[in-house]
Amino acid sequence: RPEPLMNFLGQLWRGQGRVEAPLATSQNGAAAQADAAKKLASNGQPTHSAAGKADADRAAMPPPPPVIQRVPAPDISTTGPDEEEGEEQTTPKAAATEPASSVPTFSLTSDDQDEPDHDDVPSNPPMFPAANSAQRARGPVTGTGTAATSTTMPPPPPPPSLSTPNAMAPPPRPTPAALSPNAMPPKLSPLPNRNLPLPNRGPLATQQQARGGGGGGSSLALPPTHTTKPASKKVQLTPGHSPLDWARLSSSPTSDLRNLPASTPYLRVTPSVLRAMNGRKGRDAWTALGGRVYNITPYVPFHPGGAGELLRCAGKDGNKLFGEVHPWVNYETMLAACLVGILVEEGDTGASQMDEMD
Ligand code: HEM
Repeated sequence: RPEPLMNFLGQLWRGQGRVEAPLATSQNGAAAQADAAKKLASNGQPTHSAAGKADADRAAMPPPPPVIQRVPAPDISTTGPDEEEGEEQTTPKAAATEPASSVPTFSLTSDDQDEPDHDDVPSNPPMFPAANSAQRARGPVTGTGTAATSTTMPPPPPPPSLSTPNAMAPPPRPTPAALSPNAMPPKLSPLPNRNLPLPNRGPLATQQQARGGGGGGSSLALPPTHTTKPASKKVQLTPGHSPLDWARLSSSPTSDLRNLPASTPYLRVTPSVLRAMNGRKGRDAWTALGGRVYNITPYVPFHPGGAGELLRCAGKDGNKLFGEVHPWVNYETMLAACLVGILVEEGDTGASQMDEMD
């Protein structure tokens, strides 16, 4: 029905509706607006039109609250004073993407006077928190106001340094003893059965007294052992006089180690004759070992203990000295080619033979 609508529009156009209809934001009360709406409805205008319904809803709403004039917060952002000036900002906003006008410059020089102010700290959020916190920890190196930072910024998170367990550092390695299956076992007790309880042997002094007194008793302790090996008295043999050289020489059939006329039988050597063969005055050195007399003169340069030690037994019975030093040495085999004869009692016929030798 276009006619009533045209009338309504015509009223609006002529300004009549401004007064009567609640289209404008008049200062009338809600009751006047409601009356105007009723009047429009009585004129046959559709009450459910968009404009009319919006006006009715607006009229039913309470007046809007007054606009609160907010006081701008102190600007702690990094934006310069020329940026977004005049805009209302209620929350401090850090503009990391905007190049700050006062970017702090870090210098290692001690005379750096570029002390970053309060606004510089949040303007450069640390891209690398670890490095930044490390710089803050160093403090005087960069000349930054660390004190101001600590008062305005929350404490920095712990840097992912190597000391933290969550860092990239490898986990602590177990001890080699726990890893190695071939690890040496703990030193065991020298006792035969270490599971047995140790007997109560009393104080150490008492043990020593009992052991030294010969009474001994029932001590399970091991007997004292001579673990200290005496120093070797071997000498440096001259070339060609090794034990192997001696073995080769003594086993040779062409060697005459007795230093006696060829085909001389074994002699009967009396102690007096043995004493005469002491290796002095151009004589050979004889010694008696096990009742046999050996000419040890050819063996002197081959003796590992040296010539001096060997010649200590020259012209006499050498059993005592030999047995004190190396009773394990098989002299019978070593000196077989040096055998002169047998040691006999004094007054035996062998004396005459010695006289003949002289
Ligand atoms: C008479 C016959 C002797 C023979 C055949 C003989 C032979 C030997 C041999 C084979 C060794 C080497 C032993 C080894 O390597 O274990 C040796 C070492 C030695 N001998 Fe004789 N020896 C004789 C007499 C003597 C005598 C009478 C003395 C001393 C009084 C003596 C003093 C030594 C000494 C000090 C060593 C070095 C031991 C060492 O430090 O290892 N030897 N002798």
